[in-house]
Amino acid sequence: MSHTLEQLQSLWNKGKYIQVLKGNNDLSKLVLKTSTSSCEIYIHGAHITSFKTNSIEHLFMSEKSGFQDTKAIRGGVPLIWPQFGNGKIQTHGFARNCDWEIHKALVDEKAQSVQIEFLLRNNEYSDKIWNCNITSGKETVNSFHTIYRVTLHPDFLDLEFDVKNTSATSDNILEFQIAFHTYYQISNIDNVYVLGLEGRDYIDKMNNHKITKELNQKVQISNETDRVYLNVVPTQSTGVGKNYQPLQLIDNGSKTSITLTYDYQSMPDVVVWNPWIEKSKKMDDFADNEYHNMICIEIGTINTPVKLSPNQSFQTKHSILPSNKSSL
Ligand SMILES: O=P(O)(O)OC[C@H]1O[C@H](O)[C@H](O)[C@@H](O)[C@@H]1O
Repeated sequence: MSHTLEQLQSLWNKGKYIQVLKGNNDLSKLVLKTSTSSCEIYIHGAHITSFKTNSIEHLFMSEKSGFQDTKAIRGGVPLIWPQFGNGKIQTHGFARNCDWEIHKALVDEKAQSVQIEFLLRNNEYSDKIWNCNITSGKETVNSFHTIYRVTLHPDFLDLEFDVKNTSATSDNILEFQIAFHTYYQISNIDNVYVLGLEGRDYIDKMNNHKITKELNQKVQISNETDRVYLNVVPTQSTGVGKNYQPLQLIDNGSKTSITLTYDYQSMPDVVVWNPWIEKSKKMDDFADNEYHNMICIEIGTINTPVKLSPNQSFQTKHSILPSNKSSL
């Protein structure tokens, strides 16, 4: 059941911490605030469109994003589920195109954190497009219960995603991929590099899906890039102290860095994407020059899909930490 803006406000507004507002194109959005950070999330796609700490925006949003309720929003954190890329259903699945239900809202004044929980169950729409072949050869609908939990802390953001196979048919296996398709705001693509990928194999979508080994300690982008790095478990780096090298985005222009932590047992893959010149021109919801100011670093389970038997659950977590704090 969808609610009016007024109904959502009376259900979920929580003083200075949580406000439901009318967003672009009249779509409803939640604004979360702590003393030093803020975050905006559209109910359409449970799509995060802004994450700021100390008034600095960390997410890129395209000025051409249409904010249509039939299409994914361009920028921020699209939630990719249950399919990554092309396949049996629409590109990148349907989670980013559905209106999610707000399930819970929590303000923890002691921890100074604000949390919103979204819920998506199988519905008329998903039943129509996403089915599973069971052993009898018949097709049956995929039944699921997913929770997407976004927690804003004063200096970082936690994203948690839980899925349960709620089918009553014993051989109905729920098979899916998942990714947090985050667009980071950067000073200029020439100023940034990614750490933590050295030595990893990646599927190079720009070169016939060839498996290639990453030889660079600093991964820089200077042409169209579309790669799925595999099994990105943090490794010990060489040098004094031998620290584990986390996945990090370094921006030498703005003199900022963002550390990305994640549960690599449930989400071992990392996508690095920048459309560069030609692809940008082909995207109608992305301006020609915007590739200079964004990079997508997407944490997910892509290469080996998750398979859940009825009643089984999957849980995963990803944190975005401007500067070098880790919550995992
Ligand atoms: O245009 P979208 O459906 O949002 O996809 C945008 C991009 O997402 C990912 O990063 C894929 O690896 C790319 O191949 C794709 O072009």
